[in-house]
Amino acid sequence: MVHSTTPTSTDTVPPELELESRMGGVGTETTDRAVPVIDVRNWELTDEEWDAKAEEFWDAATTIGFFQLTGFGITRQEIEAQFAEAERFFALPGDTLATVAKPKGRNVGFEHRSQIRPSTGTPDEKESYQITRPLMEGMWIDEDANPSVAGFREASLAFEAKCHEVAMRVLEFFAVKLGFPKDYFRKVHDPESDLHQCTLRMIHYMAMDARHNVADEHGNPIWRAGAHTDFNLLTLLFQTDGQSGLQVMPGAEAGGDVQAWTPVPARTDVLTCNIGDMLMRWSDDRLKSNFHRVKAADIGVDIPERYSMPYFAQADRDAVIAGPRGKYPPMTAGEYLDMRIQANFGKAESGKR
Ligand SMILES: O=C(O)CCC(=O)C(=O)O
Ligand SMILES: [Fe+2]
Repeated sequence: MVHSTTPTSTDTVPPELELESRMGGVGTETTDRAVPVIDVRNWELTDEEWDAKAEEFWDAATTIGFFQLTGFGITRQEIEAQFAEAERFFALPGDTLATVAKPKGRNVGFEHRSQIRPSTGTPDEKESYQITRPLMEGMWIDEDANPSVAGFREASLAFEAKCHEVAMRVLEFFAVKLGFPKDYFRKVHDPESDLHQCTLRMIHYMAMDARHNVADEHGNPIWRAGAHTDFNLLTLLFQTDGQSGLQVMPGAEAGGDVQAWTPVPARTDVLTCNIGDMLMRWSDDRLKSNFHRVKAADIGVDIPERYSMPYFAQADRDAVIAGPRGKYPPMTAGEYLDMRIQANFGKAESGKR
């Protein structure tokens, strides 16, 4: 995938978007590619082991762009507890959820069937709630008035902090392999900064009954999440046992005629990770941000609900994205994000946080 060489222009369509708009078809499924599994042993690694892990991360990220972690330092109990928080949250009445509605152009708050992907042109069949630390004013549910979610804010922020630490540790491998200091990416993902942009998202894909689970006029299913790449540096995706649907496709093949998608079975104790567009640009396109989507199983059957939780590590708005080889002109993470949001979602969404 080629990135725009006119990064500050908001009138041109970035190649990522042009490609994404051709990704809406069903395609085929393949289990031929493997998503590598990397065990980081609770981060207790000798220097030699760390160097060997760095090679494993680099191999995965320069090829399929997806990898899975085990032993990453967040327990199954902690993950299940946060999924339970998410379930209680989405069970709140609609008018209560509307008190924390997502403002346009900001990755924060609650949205319901509102995210339209350029690949599909239809809203994703899901609802979500996003936490971005500096943007939370007025974005928390009143827990006194809604005791079913008592403790949600504290638990979610604690979980978010754990995700942040995992993401920063993974980014250390890429920093060193790219020739930067080990803490290079950590320094530009500062949770204390007003310009911090990392986001924890809880997603609820609603159940569908067979009568509503129908194909459109092109034979396409209703998409839970249409095909896309992520805008950020690194995504950590928590899934829950048996609630599958995620499929991935390496970018190099995405432009071809046959689009073959690889399912990533859902497991609570495995953390699925992918490279995003910002890290692809920051690595002069060596690390691959790849297409993925969430497909409800077959058309015409009842589909159970599904929960997932991605954590998006996204550099602070004032961080300057400049690859070591200088392939692209430097631009800030804020400018980059505005460009992508503008291209994907139109003028109304850009220029705001
Ligand atoms: O829910 C999932 O499995 C994937 C979600 C995703 O790709 C996203 O929110 O960017
Ligand atoms: Fe994604």
